[in-house]
Amino acid sequence: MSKSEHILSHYNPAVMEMHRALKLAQDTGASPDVIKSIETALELVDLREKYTDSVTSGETEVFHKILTETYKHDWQSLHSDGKTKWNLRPKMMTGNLEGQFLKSMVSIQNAKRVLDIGMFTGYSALSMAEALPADGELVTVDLEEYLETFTGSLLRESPHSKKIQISIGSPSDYMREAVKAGKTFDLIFLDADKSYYLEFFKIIFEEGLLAPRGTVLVDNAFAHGSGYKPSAEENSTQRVASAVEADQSLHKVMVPLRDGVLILRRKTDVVGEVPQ
Ligand SMILES: C[S@@+](CC[C@H](N)C(=O)[O-])C[C@H]1O[C@@H](n2cnc3c(N)ncnc32)[C@H](O)[C@@H]1O
Repeated sequence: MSKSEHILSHYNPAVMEMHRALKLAQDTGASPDVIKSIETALELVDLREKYTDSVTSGETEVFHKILTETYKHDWQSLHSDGKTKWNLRPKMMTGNLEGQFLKSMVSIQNAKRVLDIGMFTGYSALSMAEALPADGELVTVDLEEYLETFTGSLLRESPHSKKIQISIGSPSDYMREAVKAGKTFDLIFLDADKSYYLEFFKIIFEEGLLAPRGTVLVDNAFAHGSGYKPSAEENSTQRVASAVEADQSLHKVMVPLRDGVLILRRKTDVVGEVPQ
């Protein structure tokens, strides 16, 4: 599987809406100019994605294996047979663009210790581990016991796996134990169940899990549109966004990459000093 086959546009509800508009225009006999204009808009989205993909560095060989093995695995049956709690799907993988972004962030941060919450088949974990120094450490946490062996054997294909530790269980428990042991992380990537994020933020920012000058990255910050689409009831994505918005101690950047990546840092680490 090539890097571009793990496509990204399905994450954008505006693109889905454009596809619907095209079908509607065709079915209702709209003017050829209208149809052409919608087709051009969709082509531009596609071209932008291909361009982004072609300019971005490609992944190392082991990621092709992670992509291929993840796509050919029968996750549906595993779930139906009760072997996984979550209905895991290949589209959950971060993929090359986001993987390279994460790798850059680890490198820019000069991180030595990274925490990856939501391992799945290890794409984000390995992307970040590849940027760590030889004495660096990445802990990846997931609640699915099934993944310990499956992902463990995929990751061991890379020499960088020597820096990776897999922890199966509750991320909050892992985080609290780490705080108790005086362990901190320079970079924390959250890519799991959002209903726990407010609890994670408390441990990360208030209980001291995040190292001084550390960075938190929150994946799926758009939640396929449910973060910004008006809705009668506040969902977990909006609850996380409201809490983040209200927190004046944080510097925040919403990066519209794939399904949205929110960068959180302590404001005191970001705001520069005025020369005397
Ligand atoms: C979106 S996938 C992570 C994708 C991964 N970062 C990658 O790059 O392939 C979410 C993962 O989080 C795990 N998960 C969901 N809820 C969780 C929770 N409450 N605690 C720990 N892991 C959880 C799922 O088992 C799944 O593997």
